[in-house]
Amino acid sequence: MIVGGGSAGCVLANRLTQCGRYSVILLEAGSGRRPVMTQIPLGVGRLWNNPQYGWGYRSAPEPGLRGRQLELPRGRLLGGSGAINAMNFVRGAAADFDAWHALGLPGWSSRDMAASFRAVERVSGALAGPHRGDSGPIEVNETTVQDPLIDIWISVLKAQGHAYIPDYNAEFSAGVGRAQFNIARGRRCDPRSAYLDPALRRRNLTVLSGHHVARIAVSQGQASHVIVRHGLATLRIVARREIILSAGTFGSPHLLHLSGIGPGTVLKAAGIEPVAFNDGVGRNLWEHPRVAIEFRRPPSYMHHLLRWDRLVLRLMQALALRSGPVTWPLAAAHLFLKTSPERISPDVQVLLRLFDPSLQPWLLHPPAGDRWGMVVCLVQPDSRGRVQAVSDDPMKAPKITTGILSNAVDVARLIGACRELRQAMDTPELAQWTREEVTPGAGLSSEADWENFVRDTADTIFHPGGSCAMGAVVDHRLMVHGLSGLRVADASVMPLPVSGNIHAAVLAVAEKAATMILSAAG
Ligand SMILES: Cc1cc2nc3c(=O)[nH]c(=O)nc-3n(C[C@H](O)[C@H](O)[C@H](O)COP(=O)(O)OP(=O)(O)OC[C@H]3O[C@@H](n4cnc5c(N)ncnc54)[C@H](O)[C@@H]3O)c2cc1C
Repeated sequence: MIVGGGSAGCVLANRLTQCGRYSVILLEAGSGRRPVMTQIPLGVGRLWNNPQYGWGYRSAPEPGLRGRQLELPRGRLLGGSGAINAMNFVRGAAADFDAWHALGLPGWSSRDMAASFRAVERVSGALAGPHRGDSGPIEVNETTVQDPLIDIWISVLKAQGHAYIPDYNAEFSAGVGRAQFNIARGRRCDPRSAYLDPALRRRNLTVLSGHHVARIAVSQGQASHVIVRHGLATLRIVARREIILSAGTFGSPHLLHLSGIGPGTVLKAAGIEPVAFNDGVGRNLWEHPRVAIEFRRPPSYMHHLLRWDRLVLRLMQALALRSGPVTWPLAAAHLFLKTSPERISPDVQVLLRLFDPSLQPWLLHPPAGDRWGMVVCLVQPDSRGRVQAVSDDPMKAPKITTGILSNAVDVARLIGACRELRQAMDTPELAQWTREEVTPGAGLSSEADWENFVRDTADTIFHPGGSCAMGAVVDHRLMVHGLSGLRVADASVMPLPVSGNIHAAVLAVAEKAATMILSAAG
């Protein structure tokens, strides 16, 4: 039984039913529909805070952000967050997985993970090579966006000594490269379409959407069945062999708490009867903070595209011919930086954004201006947050504190990276693109100004992980400590951050989980 039909859940549902020897039931709280906006790359802008497709989480007041609260989008539909994300495909650094292995987790080194990444991906042409997968379900391609600024930005960085990385997913290191996306022939190539849909015909796979798992029942140390809300009905569904929890970084620890598995203090405060004490559940939440350095620019392709008549035409082109700017991703290039030379691998990722993300469709009155920006993300943060059930009511959202920038060292590293980038952009080649700095704003210079800017404007880049960490909550086979028949497999098990957009790593973790489960089953 798989709980949660998101990114990891879709991978597991496919792989565990492939050989035909095992039956799988997949339970998903959200909808089973596949709205057109989830299929067309430009649709992402309409998905993130849309209550139809999301959980609508909001953080608790954040201590590192002077009490500001953040929107925390999470997909609530088959395909999960992988159906609403921005499709950047970045594996991360070899050092990330070697650090997992060094925690005493056999089987999770970069060498071990390489096979799982290859199993996920399908690349061809210039990206093909011995390090990349050529026959996995997820097709990965380089950005198709056309804008003169992309080449100028890359060449300025190269001239300043940053290495050019032709494929950061084959060899990850500090440097700049063109961004890669899981977009195939103009459509989002996500876990739903690539893994789940092809498996739906199998008679050994049952998928129930609209089924919200309220609790996992454990008797004598064995997870046996789940209690499910489906409309007004409450159901009891028994797992014959094991339950795999893939409800995501917020959903999985919440469900463990609701099932009486977690720290005694949290369970007691929420009025939940304890079943198994496990102090790690909900702790160690990590997330990538980001801020943006932005400059005014002449209208970009997006400004042009968003005039309603053009948008309708281009949408028809995308639907009929799977081409044109509606099928382009939102980012164009990535720069990976180290904030100190001693670091083994980059701890900052910079995404080149070519347009103002707040632009809206228009008809007679074009938006006043446009801007380009560098989205600066700290991808190896030291700050940690937590997820806590606050009630025994499964429909009540957990308390989520991302903890971003609660560690002063993270603030200093983010400021350092922003300062370096701002200086790097002060060059004649970019003069006409950087005449007017919008954020943080030309007047800003002192350390205190920078700290105000970072703490007042930082947000997350929607990459939470670590809340059911391997080692603390589950073992290296992803089995929950002290219990039988209960595993967790999703972003929550990643004990330490991944140095980039984490979706590729989530898919690889799920591939690895499936391989382990099948080999243990014999
Ligand atoms: C807006 C956004 C943009 C992003 N952009 C990128 C990007 O460009 N590149 C990248 O690499 N990563 C990106 N990410 C992150 C990436 O998508 C996620 O890390 C990844 O999808 C997480 O996978 P998961 O399987 O852990 O969880 P999810 O995919 O969130 O799946 C969890 C599933 O469990 C279901 N569920 C939860 N609780 C229950 C319950 N009680 N009962 C039944 N079902 C339940 C949920 O509805 C959901 O379908 C983005 C994420 C978001 C939200």
